[in-house]
Amino acid sequence: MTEWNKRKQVAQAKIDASASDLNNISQEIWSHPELGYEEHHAHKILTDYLEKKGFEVTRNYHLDTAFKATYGTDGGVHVCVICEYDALPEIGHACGHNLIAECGAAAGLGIKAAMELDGTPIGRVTVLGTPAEEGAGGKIDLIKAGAFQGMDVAMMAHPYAYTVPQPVALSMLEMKIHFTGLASHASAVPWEGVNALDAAVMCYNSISVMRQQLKPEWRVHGIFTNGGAKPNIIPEEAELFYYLRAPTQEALSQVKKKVVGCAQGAAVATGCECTVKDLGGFANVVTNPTVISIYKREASQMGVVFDDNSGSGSTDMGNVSYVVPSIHPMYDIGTMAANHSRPFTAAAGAAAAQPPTLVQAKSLALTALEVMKPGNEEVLANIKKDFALQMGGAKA
Ligand SMILES: NCCCC[C@H](NC(=O)CCCN)C(=O)O
Repeated sequence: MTEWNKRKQVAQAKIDASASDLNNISQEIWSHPELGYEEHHAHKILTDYLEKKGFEVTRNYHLDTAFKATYGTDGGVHVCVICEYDALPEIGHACGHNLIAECGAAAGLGIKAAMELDGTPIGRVTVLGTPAEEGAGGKIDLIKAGAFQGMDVAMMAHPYAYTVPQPVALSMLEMKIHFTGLASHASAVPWEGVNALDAAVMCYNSISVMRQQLKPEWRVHGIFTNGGAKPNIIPEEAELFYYLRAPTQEALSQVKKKVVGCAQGAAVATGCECTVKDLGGFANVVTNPTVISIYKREASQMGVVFDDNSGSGSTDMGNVSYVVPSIHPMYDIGTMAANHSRPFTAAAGAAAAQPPTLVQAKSLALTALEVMKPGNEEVLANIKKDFALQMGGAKA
């Protein structure tokens, strides 16, 4: 057996030997769901654990509930494995971020064990704890703070109903559409009022009709966040909150133009004022072809079979993929339930999710070790070449 294959075995064995600890971490996070930027419990148990396992830990890293746990030396390849751990309001860990946290910590442990095999670490592994993927996107804050500087590759794996190495993750924009009308008594003198709720309903309906003309991969979905105060007051304020999505930033700006048109049309029709507030969003994920081909080979060798299905949500990992060569595979946790549903919450906490999560952690760890392997410098050069080519044609 080559020395490097021995290291790969050590990584896998370390993950297997830590299975019980890792399951406890996942269960602890799952049973204490915390919203984005408030993940204090998850932050504590992950940082305490990684510190105990010999990582140099920085708690509250640029954000209250972010962390950096790092091991190794500078000058070699620097691999980042990412943890997420925020939950959704009301439905808990319905996106399985407890498993993303487990998978990131597990991959980090495996990589570290392999690196320290003969006492001389080669390169660096960082487990990065990133808050609020379901919120404003903690990775975006961390990018702005320079947390990804000097990293060569970033990776994570996301629970799902299928196993997809390179899922579509769309560019996304959050938008608030606010209508202002004029209040009046809705029974005594309704003709004196200007109805902001009617404008919002017309806008909502126009967007729904417009959907027929959207490309299949484009998405527009929203809710009413204000529909007036009382039935006998003509609503003077109404508000819609929308997410707009498309595979690229260019396509997203076309979607935005159409939605703004619907809002302006509703304003004209009702005599309301309309303001459209762009709240920012996430970039699409740009998967690095060299890294994903290594990942696919390593995962296949462990018996992973890939599905044809592709998700089309969005993630702040997209923003990371514009600053560091990245992968964001998704994997089957033994359910057909949709993410963001109550059955998916149950699946993310079930024992059946454990084996596939550990297989993903091993696949990430072995992928990282292939990139770090002395003599494999051409691999890193190819990763960088891909990245430069991809970024030449893309804008975050
Ligand atoms: N600020 C809201 C962000 C919503 C992100 C959310 N992410 C996911 O569901 C994860 C899917 C991974 N691709 C979404 O609505 O897409």
